[in-house]
Amino acid sequence: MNDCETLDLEDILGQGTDGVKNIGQQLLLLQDQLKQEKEEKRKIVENYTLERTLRKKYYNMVEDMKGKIRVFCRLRPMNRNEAGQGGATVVGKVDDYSVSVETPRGLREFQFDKVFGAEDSQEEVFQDTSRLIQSVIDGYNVCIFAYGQTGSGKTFTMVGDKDQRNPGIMPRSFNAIFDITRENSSKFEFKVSAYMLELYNDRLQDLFVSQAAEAQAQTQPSSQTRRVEIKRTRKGVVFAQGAETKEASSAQELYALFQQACANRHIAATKMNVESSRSHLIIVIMVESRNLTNGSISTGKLSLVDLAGSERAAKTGAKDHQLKEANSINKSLSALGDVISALSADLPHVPYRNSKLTQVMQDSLGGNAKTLMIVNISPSESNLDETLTSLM
Ligand SMILES: Nc1ncnc2c1ncn2[C@@H]1O[C@H](COP(=O)(O)OP(=O)(O)OP(=O)(O)O)[C@@H](O)[C@H]1O
Repeated sequence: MNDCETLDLEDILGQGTDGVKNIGQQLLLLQDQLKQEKEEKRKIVENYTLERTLRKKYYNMVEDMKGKIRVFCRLRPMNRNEAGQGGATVVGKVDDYSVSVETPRGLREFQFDKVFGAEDSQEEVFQDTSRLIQSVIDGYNVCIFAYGQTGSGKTFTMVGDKDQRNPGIMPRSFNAIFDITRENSSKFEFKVSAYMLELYNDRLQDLFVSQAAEAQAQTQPSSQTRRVEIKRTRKGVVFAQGAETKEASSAQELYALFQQACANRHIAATKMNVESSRSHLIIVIMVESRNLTNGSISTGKLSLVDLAGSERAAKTGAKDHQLKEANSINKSLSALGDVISALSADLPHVPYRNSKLTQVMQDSLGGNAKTLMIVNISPSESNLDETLTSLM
C-alpha cells in the first residue's frame, strides 16, 4: 500500500460513520501488516546477501590457501644452557606478525603470516593450524613442517615434550582428524591410514620396521630388504613403495602407531641438543571419505614433517659419520629451500627431484596443496647467525 492510499483512507475515516470507521481501522491494520511483511522480506534479502558474501569470502580464502605456503615463526624461551652462558636475548616478538633481531649492524625486522612468542602455548599454535585439518577431511593435500637449527624447538612444536604434558601439532592433529570424522559420520564413511618414514643419510626407512629387523634382514642374503622408493601415480599422487601403510580407527590407535615409529628413529646427542633428531621424520596420514548419499569418494593427505636441524657441522661438534649425517641433512634442506623459493617466485620449473625429501613432499607443496612452514628460532645471542639464516 502506498502513501496515496493511506491519504484516501484517512479521508474515509474523516467522514465519521461507524461502518466506514470500522473498514478504515481494518485497512489501517492491513497496512501495518503489509509494512511488517515488507520489513521481513527486506531482512531475508539482507541475510541472504550477507550469507552469499560470507560464503564467497570463505571460498576465496580456501582458494587463496591453495598452492600457497604460509610461514609462521615460533620463538622459544631462553633455555638453561643459554641462560647459564649469560647469553643476551637478541630476538623479540614485536607483534603477531613480526619479530625483531638485534644484529651488530642494527635492528632488523622480519614479517610472517603469524608469530608466536616464548609465552605462547602449544594450544595457541595449534589453533591457527587446525583449520588445515578440516581441509584434509575435505580432500586436500596439506603439509605442515617445522624448520630451524638444532635445539630451536622443532620437535617440541611438531611432537611436544617427552611426557606429552604439552602435546604438539602431531598428536593434536590425530585427535582433530577423529573429532571431525566423528562429527560427520552420519553423512560420510571414513578410512584413516598412515605410513611413517625417516629420511636418514639420504635413505628412506619405513619406521614400522625396527632398526634391528632391518639390520638382520641385511645380513641374510636370502631375505629381501624392503627398499622404500618414492613413486607417483599418473594423477601425480605420491606414495612410498615398499613402506607399510597401517589403518587406524581412533586417535589412540594412530598415536600408538606414531610411538612405534618414533622408537625406530635415529637420534643422537649433539653439542647443541642432548637429544637431537638426525633424520627427517615424515608422517603421512591419508583420510578417505565416502559420501553415503551419492557414493563419491575423496582422499585428503596430511604430511607432518619434523625436519632435522639446519646447523653448521662445526658448531654441533660433528665428526666422521656425524659429519656425513650433517652433510646429508644440509643437502636435503637446501633442496627444500630451492623448491620453496621456486614456488614463492611462481617459477615455471620447481626442482622437486633434487632430493628424496622434496620428492616425498611433492604433492603436498604447490599445486592445489596447502602448506604451512613453521620456522623455529632461539632468542639467544649465541645463536644469532643461525637465527638470521632461518629467518631469511
Ligand atoms: N616453546 C617452547 N617452550 C618450552 N620449551 C621448549 C620450547 N621449544 C623448545 N623447547 C625445549 O627446548 C629443547 C630443544 O627443543 P627441540 O628438541 O624441540 O629442538 P629441535 O629443534 O627439534 O632440535 P633437533 O633439531 O636437534 O632435533 C627441548 O628440551 C624442548 O622441550
